Amino acid sequence: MFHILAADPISTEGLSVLQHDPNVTVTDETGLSPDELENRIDQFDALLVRSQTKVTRSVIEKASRLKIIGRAGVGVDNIDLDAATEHGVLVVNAPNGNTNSAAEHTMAMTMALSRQIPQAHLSLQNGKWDRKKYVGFELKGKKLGIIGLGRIGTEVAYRAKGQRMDVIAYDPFFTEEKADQMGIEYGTLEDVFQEADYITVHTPLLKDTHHMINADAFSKMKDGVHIMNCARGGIIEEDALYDAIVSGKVAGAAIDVLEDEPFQDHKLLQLPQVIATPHLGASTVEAQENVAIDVCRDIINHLTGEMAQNPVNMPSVPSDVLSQIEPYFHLADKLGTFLIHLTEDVPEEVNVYYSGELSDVKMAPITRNAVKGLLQRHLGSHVNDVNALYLAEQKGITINESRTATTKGFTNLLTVEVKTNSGARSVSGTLLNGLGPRIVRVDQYSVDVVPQGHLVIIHHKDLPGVIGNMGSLLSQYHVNIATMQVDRSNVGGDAIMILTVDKFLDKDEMTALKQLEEISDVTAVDL
Ligand SMILES: NC(=O)C1=CN([C@@H]2O[C@H](COP(=O)(O)OP(=O)(O)OC[C@H]3O[C@@H](n4cnc5c(N)ncnc54)[C@H](O)[C@@H]3O)[C@@H](O)[C@H]2O)C=CC1
Ligand SMILES: O=C(O)CCC(=O)C(=O)O
Repeated sequence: MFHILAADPISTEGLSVLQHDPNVTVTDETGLSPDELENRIDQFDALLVRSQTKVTRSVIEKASRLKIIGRAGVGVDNIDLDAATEHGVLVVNAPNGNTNSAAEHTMAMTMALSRQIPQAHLSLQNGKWDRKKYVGFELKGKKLGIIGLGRIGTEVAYRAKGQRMDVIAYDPFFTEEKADQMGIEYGTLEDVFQEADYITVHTPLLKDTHHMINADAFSKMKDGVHIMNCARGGIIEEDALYDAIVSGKVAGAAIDVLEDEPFQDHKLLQLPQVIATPHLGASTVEAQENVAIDVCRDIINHLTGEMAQNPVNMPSVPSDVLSQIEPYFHLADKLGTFLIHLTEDVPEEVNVYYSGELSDVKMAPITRNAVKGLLQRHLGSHVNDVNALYLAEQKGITINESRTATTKGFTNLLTVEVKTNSGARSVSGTLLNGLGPRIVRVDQYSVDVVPQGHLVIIHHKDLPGVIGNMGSLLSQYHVNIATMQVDRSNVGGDAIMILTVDKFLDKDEMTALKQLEEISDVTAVDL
């Protein structure tokens, strides 16, 4: 008998999938405190949550019999995935079931914001009949800027067109060709900031998206812009939004999510220009039924030894193949992650080349790990080696793999190349016997870098003093350099420097480095 704890409110249709299974018992108990959850979790084989319950490392460490965590929804940022993976606990989510509801909520919030419906309603409730104060704006003819054109962003785009809005969107995987197909405008992030009358965010919360809407971003926007966030708290810097509203730069904001939830007495809620809902994007009967059914089916699948449909953190490779190629998974993942940080252009094609000993192995699982590393930067931790190729196809990226005879002196060599409309970038790695993984080539440059920790990739001119200038600048910021690799195309020509440093470089440090005359490009990546 398997025991399942539903720790957040889950639709009864979903729970009945579990309740009808004679092999499981369900405890439906919402609102447990973190301590209560930690104290009780060792009684359960499966844990079912939405976004409210925080499944922390210490919960997982106490969950001695836990086999699966089901997230009835998309975002898994409330679950410590590393801890779950380390403890062999599968995490599954339901990525498709709430897309329409979140898109509809975004449109509802946009309209309510534009016409000040909540404020007018409150005023009526307070006995006032104030028709002058609540003059709004039409959406027709206004430009909606969408940041993040995935499942929900795309649905918002179609709905906004239905409101006769013009739509401009930015997404790292969005191209002019796709924009033409959708009948919307393609833009850079700057274009969206500068041109939109309304801006809505639909990205996951990632290193790249954390505080992407900040004081600098607001300064580039039109006066009187409206802002909507029905995605994740933390994408918008809340103090900066507050200041931008108070200064009149932002006319109003519609908020479904904030950094710390639940939020009840946040200073943004004191502003009359702000309307808010308590993370209700997915709160419809339909969405909750969809996500609950999907995730409960996956829980039963996993507990009864079947394949889960939406795994977030588990590899799926037969064990005989696994022992031969598993060491390359890590290398491939790191190469993909490294490579995607070398370009800001839209990846169109990814080529994975296998040489030496690798020309005999089963390539597909290694390729999937390379593509996973590549996609995770923008799609987040729900990309795994099971869904990586499917997600790449959805984003219009062609994946090719080939075996080559040349090993360039290495017994095994794995090369990942990404092609964009501005050219090709590549990175090669090898597993050195007894020493582990190494990055040995970046584009045309030979290097020897352990793919681990905080790396800084600097493209510069091969001139005297560059290394010294860079070193003294970093020392001013108290950044310690652990390792350094340098190579050049020719004497006095283009060169590359790869540093391992003891901390991730922040924005100011990156900007200062970029300002050094001989340096053309700086990229920081955590591996
Ligand atoms: N308020 C709510 O109740 C709900 C919130 N969500 C949240 O909405 C967000 C979007 O969900 P989906 O559309 O299902 O995800 P998705 O994975 O289909 O789309 C996310 C898109 O963001 C793009 N992106 C990543 N980094 C970016 C960047 N730096 N700039 C611009 N775009 C970037 C990705 O390329 C991707 O296309 C997630 O954060 C999810 O957790 C989802 C459902 C309900
Ligand atoms: O479970 C919920 O209501 C929140 C949904 C959500 O934020 C998500 O699916 O990412």
